[in-house]
Amino acid sequence: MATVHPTYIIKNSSENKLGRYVVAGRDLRAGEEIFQEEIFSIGPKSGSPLICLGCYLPLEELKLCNTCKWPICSPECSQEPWHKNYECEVFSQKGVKLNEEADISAQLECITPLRTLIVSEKQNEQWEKEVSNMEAHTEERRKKIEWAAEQVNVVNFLVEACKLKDRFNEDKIQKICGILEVNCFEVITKLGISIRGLYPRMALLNHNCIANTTHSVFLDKNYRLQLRTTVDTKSGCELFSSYTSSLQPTIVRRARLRECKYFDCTCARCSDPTEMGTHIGTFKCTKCDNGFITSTQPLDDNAPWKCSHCDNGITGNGVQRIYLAIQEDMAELEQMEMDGEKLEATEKLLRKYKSVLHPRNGSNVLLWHSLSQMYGHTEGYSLDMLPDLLLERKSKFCKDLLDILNIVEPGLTRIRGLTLFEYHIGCLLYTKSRYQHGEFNKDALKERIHSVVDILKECHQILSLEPEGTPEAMLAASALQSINQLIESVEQL
Ligand SMILES: C[S@@+](CC[C@H](N)C(=O)[O-])C[C@H]1O[C@@H](n2cnc3c(N)ncnc32)[C@H](O)[C@@H]1O
Repeated sequence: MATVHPTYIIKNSSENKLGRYVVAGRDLRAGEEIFQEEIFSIGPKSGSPLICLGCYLPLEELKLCNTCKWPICSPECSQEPWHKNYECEVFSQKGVKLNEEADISAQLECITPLRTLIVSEKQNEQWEKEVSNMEAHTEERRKKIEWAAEQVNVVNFLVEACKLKDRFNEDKIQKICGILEVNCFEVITKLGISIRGLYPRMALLNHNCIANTTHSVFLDKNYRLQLRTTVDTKSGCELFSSYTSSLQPTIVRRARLRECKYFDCTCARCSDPTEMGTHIGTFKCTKCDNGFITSTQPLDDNAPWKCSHCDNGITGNGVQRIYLAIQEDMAELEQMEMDGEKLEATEKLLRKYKSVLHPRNGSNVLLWHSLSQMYGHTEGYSLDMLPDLLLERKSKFCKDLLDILNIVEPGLTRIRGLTLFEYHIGCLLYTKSRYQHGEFNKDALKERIHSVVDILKECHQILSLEPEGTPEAMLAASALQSINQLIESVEQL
């Protein structure tokens, strides 16, 4: 009988610098499942605002669980297992109520560590084998100011206020805080809220700024996770996830990885001043016509940046300040309601960056991404109101974004699927309008509709990999319906 090779193998790096890592156990096709895994623990992220501990929705005014007197928005939410069987049981038994006068965010810091501590007892064997030895970077974390805050808000609170000293020792609590910080992945709830989840096997994957895997969470199956390849992967190749946003420039990604994951990324993308030719971090020279400014040594944040054509340059420090200012602009935009005003503010920011950033700088690409989604779905800019010029603009944002994604997030990724869906809308409506204006004949129309069908087929291939009931899976169904309608319409032409 032929041997069936596993989809993945866990390895240990010999010099132990990278710790454990995961490789493909056999040749894997793009989109193939690598494994599924149950969640170990879940809960609010660090620094969470006031939220319901059942559904995680932000609360404008404080509402309390009848049993434990901690934030809960409704009787149904108080019955959510991850609340009821964890902090609710402890707080109500110990009579520890939320202090409404004190900093609520600081008090919520203990929730996910407490849930994890309780799971470590309930699933002790898994804790011992798979979780207790996860990377926690305790020594590096001890030097940070957050350590002292965690000591007060989590360790002292659980040990002293909740009187759990005999159940959980202080070192274990601090270790869990580290394990959560280093290993958790973002989980988006049904209501679109971002929380964190710990998946011990998934967390064995090391980071690369160009990943070859993606994961989905089955919200209806107690947050079960599925890991998949995004590109064809040869047996023995390392499987990577990305711990950062692929559209951020190297200097921002590396700072984030250093701050939260305690390592300096030296991947091929980080080492290349042009970020694999994408120019996601590049500036435009303000002193000459054709020059672009890139880092002389991208793995050194303090190295000077130089123009390709003249002697102009920026210090490493100057570049960091520019990116901080850009992050502030972006955060301001993020706060805005999703309406026509936000769309116009996004276009304005794009104009503001025109003279200083490379046309394909990641900040521009992030704005294209927002605009590609907003045109057609925003008040004042609905699809039936978009003139051809704006339909063309929407399509161009999508196309340019797809070209960048090909390099930094290649293969069957969610962002690619969603962008393809928007791309098909722009192309189809523009094509129909131009045909009605007599710009081309029936044969050319048929050919263009076939191209839209190809876009939709790729979109369907990607988004149909997502769990049933998710917005992505619904778009996949809608893509399939449109494919059939378009093919029928071409036949009738
Ligand atoms: C989620 S864990 C990954 C699994 C880890 N290698 C282990 O043995 O537990 C994240 C940690 O792995 C290490 N790591 C992951 N990717 C890395 C990379 N590209 N370069 C250096 N260290 C990396 C860092 O120590 C990081 O904090």
